[in-house]
Amino acid sequence: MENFAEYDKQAWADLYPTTLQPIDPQTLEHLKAFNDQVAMTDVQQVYMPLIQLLRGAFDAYRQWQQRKSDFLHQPARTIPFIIGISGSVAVGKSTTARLLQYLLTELLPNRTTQLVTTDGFLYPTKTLQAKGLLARKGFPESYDLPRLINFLLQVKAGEPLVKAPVYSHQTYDLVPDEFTAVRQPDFLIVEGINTLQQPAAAHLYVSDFTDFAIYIDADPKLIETWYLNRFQKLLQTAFTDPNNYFYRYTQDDPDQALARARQTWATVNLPNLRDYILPTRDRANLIIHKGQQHMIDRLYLRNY
Ligand SMILES: Nc1ncnc2c1ncn2[C@@H]1O[C@H](COP(=O)(O)OP(=O)(O)O)[C@@H](O)[C@H]1O
Ligand SMILES: CC(C)(COP(=O)(O)O)[C@@H](O)C(=O)NCCC(=O)O
Repeated sequence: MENFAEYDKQAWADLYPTTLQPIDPQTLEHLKAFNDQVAMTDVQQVYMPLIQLLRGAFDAYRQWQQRKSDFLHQPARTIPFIIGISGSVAVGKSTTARLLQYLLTELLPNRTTQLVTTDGFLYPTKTLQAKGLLARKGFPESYDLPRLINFLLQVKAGEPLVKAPVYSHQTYDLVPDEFTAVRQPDFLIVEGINTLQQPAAAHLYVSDFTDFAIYIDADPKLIETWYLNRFQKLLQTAFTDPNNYFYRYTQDDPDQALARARQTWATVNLPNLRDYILPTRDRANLIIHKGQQHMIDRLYLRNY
């Protein structure tokens, strides 16, 4: 990571010292993803400086949009500033995405922020089955990349309403006929494991549309424990619903169910991390590194 400046958490916090606490513990608890952890101190020490940095990037972006419109003798348009959030399955991308959405909305009351996740652009289970890709879920070929690129093209074209498909972890499939309506927000957060990938067959990548990219990083061994831990908690909660895709696991012996989760990690999510997600890390503008208990310990800001 020679192209990055490394900051431990305190050094990062010192870049933008603040006593402002823009979120209360209950709201933070509500925002965080199932089984994730985020400390109130991290909001102040990590996220407040990050918001400040994003504000700077956003202002520069808007200025550039204005200059370009002036040069082209065109009226100025409001084109969303896209923040990409990438990293392994179970690393905690969704918590960071939701917290950023909350903080941007709270701290920039004149700006709108929306969030979409790229799992909505996975092929539906029926198609994955037909293509023999069910065991490759999350790998580049399991996403309808042209659909995702087309979505981003429309957003960046300044379309007033663009629809993003929605994925359900409950059914483990796309939700038919359900969409998130993206209405020209000032900030659009796009969260998903593939936001920094550059598949060989594509001529446009998700990263061509992102104005600031964040990668959440941690030791794969730790992420595995978070994945298994979350699975064990889900066994006691969401999976007990007979309509849940994983309901059958609750009917197994718990050790057997855990062994299956270990196998999914070893054969699907870990190879995906190693071969397709981790190699994209150095394309991020900012890497947020986590240690034990999901605690952020270091940040890496790309130099150029
Ligand atoms: N099988 C599942 N059932 C219910 N919720 C899930 C399941 N798997 C993941 N989630 C939730 O979906 C979200 C995305 O998870 P994931 O894609 O692993 O990314 P991350 O952990 O990096 O946010 C998280 O909020 C997670 O808690
Ligand atoms: C849907 C996912 C690919 C994650 O997508 P993401 O939103 O993180 O881009 C992942 O949660 C998943 O289903 N992985 C397949 C293996 C498993 O069941 O864990």
